[in-house]
Amino acid sequence: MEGIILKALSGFYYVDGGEAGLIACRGRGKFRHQHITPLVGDRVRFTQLEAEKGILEEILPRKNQFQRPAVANIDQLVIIASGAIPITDPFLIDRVISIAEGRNCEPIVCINKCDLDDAEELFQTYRRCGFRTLRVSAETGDGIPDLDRAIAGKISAFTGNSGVGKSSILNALEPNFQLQVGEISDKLGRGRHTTRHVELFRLRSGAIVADTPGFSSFDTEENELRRPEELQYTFREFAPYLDQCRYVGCSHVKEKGCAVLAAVKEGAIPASRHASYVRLYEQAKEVPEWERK
Ligand SMILES: Nc1nc2c(ncn2[C@@H]2O[C@H](COP(=O)(O)OP(=O)(O)OP(=O)(O)O)[C@@H](O)[C@H]2O)c(=O)[nH]1
Ligand SMILES: [Zn+2]
Repeated sequence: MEGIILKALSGFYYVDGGEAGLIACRGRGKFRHQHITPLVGDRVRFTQLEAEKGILEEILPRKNQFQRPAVANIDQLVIIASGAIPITDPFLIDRVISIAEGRNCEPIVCINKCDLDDAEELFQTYRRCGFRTLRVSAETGDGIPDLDRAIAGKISAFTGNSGVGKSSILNALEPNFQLQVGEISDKLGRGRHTTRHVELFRLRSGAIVADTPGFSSFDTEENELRRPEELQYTFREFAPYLDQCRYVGCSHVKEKGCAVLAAVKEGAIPASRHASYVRLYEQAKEVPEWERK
C-alpha cells in the first residue's frame, strides 16, 4: 500500500492510508542501517499488519526536503502577509520565496486582513512578478474560497510573520481546526525555539496542510548557505535579463551595464524585490566556503 506520512511521534510514523485510515507504522531496520530518516510528508510504501498498525517498506523519491521544520514533498509554500497590524516587510516574503524557488516548491502570496487594508502595493508587486497572489480576509471570509482552490490536491505549508493571521486562515479553511488565535499563552507555549514538531492535516477538501507551529518562522539558515551567484535564479522576474548584462558573472548589485538594474530603473522589476535580492546577496557572501554543503 502507499500513503503519506502525516505525523511522526515516539518512533511511529502515522501514514494516511486513504480508506484504511491512519496507520501507525514502524520503520524497517534497514532505514536505520542506511541512515534514512523517514520524514513527515514522505510518500511511502507500507504493509498493513493489523487494523491500524503497519511497517514502512520504502520511502519513495522526494520532490524536496526541508530541515527546519523537517518535512518533505511540500508542493507549495503559502506566504501569508498583511497590509495592516502588522504590516509585512516585503523582505520577509522575498526571503521565503527565494527558499521555495530553490526547492522546486511553488510560492503563493496570500495577503490577509483585506478588510483593514487591501495592500495594493504588495499585491501588485507579487502579481507583476508572476506569483499566484491572493487577497483574503479571515475575518469576513472574503477570498477564502480562492485560497481553498489554490491548495486543492496539493501539500501546502503556511508561513508568515507573527500576527498576520495564519491560525485564523486555517480556521477559516477548516472550522474543525480550532487553532487558538492571538493568545499570548499560546504563543509562549509554542516554544518556537525548542520543538520543531510538524504535522500534516488532510482537510475535508482533500488538500493537505502543514500546521503552523513549526512553520511560523521558516529558518533562514539554509538560505544563507546558498552561494551568492545562485541567488539570481531564485528571483523569477530577473530571468529575462540575466544574459543581457554587459559582464559575464555580473552580480546585479551595482555593476555598469547591468540589465537587471536597468529593468529596476524602468520599473519592470519592483525596487523592493531588487533590494531584497541585494540584502540576501550580501548575506550569502558572508558565509565562508567551508560552511557550505
Ligand atoms: N481585521 C482582521 N483581523 C484578523 C484577520 N485575520 C486575523 N486577524 C486577527 O489578527 C490577530 C492574529 O491572528 P492569528 O491567526 O493568531 O495570527 P498568526 O499568524 O497565527 O500569529 P502567530 O501565532 O503569532 O504566528 C488575531 O487577533 C486575529 O483575530 C483578518 O482577516 N482581519
Ligand atoms: Zn547584472
